[in-house]
Amino acid sequence: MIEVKSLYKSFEDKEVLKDINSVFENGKTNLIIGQSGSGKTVLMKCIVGLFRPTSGEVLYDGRDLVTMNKQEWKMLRREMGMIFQSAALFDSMTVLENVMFPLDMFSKDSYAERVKRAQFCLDRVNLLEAQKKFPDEISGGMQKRVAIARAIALNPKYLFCDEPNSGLDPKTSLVIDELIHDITVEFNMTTIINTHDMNSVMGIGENILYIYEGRKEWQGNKDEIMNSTNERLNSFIFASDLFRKVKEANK
Ligand SMILES: Nc1ncnc2c1ncn2[C@@H]1O[C@H](COP(=O)(O)OP(=O)(O)OP(=O)(O)O)[C@@H](O)[C@H]1O
Repeated sequence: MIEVKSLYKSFEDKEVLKDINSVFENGKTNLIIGQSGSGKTVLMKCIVGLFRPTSGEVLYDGRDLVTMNKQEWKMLRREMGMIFQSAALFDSMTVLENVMFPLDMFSKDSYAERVKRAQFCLDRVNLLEAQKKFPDEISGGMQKRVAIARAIALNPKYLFCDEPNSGLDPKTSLVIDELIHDITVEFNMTTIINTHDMNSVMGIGENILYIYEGRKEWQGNKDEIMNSTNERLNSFIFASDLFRKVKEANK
């Protein structure tokens, strides 16, 4: 579980995050949504330690990231997996080598054990047959699956995904969403996803944090969104005709 308490973040005199309080539960897909510029990325960066909050706490199962010493931070870092907007694979490495990369960096296991672990992760995302290919020989959706396999290679407790569906068609996005959801449940990870994708919200939104102008405006799950009376949330979610019709149909 990750808990954010009274989190503020300013850049010089610009206050971007204002008193964010939120709990991101383990075994669940936790989504951060909001308009462009609302502060989602800054919040995610504060949570993963790329930005230091101006004030507040970021608790990883009770351990405050903000006040950790270097050794504690190094240990925590190994419990975190990340999936970036672009799959961010190394072009000159095969699929297998990409997944092995974090293991080569951080694991003390033998080479044979590292290969076995990487192959297990590739198998989990149904890509074992592509292990010898290079990233430019596989589709964007497959590259995302390799990125997921790499992110789970070190068996993380916490998984962070920044716009995991960016650049993917709706059908492939569904596959990626389901995969992230399923591995979250299977490995009981605390997964936080920064997304613009309303299909993801309606599909895997088990715990959704809606940020409006740097403040927490609403938190709930995908079913509660359907019945929410929060006007800002509704105008954001139901900006599209399709989702408005879905809501009407559910009344
Ligand atoms: N390093 C920085 N220095 C100064 N201001 C920043 C910095 N990073 C972000 N900001 C500002 O913080 C605000 C929130 O930005 P952020 O990137 O978090 O928005 P977002 O909700 O992720 O938007 P998008 O959906 O477009 O990615 C913006 O006004 C942005 O200009």
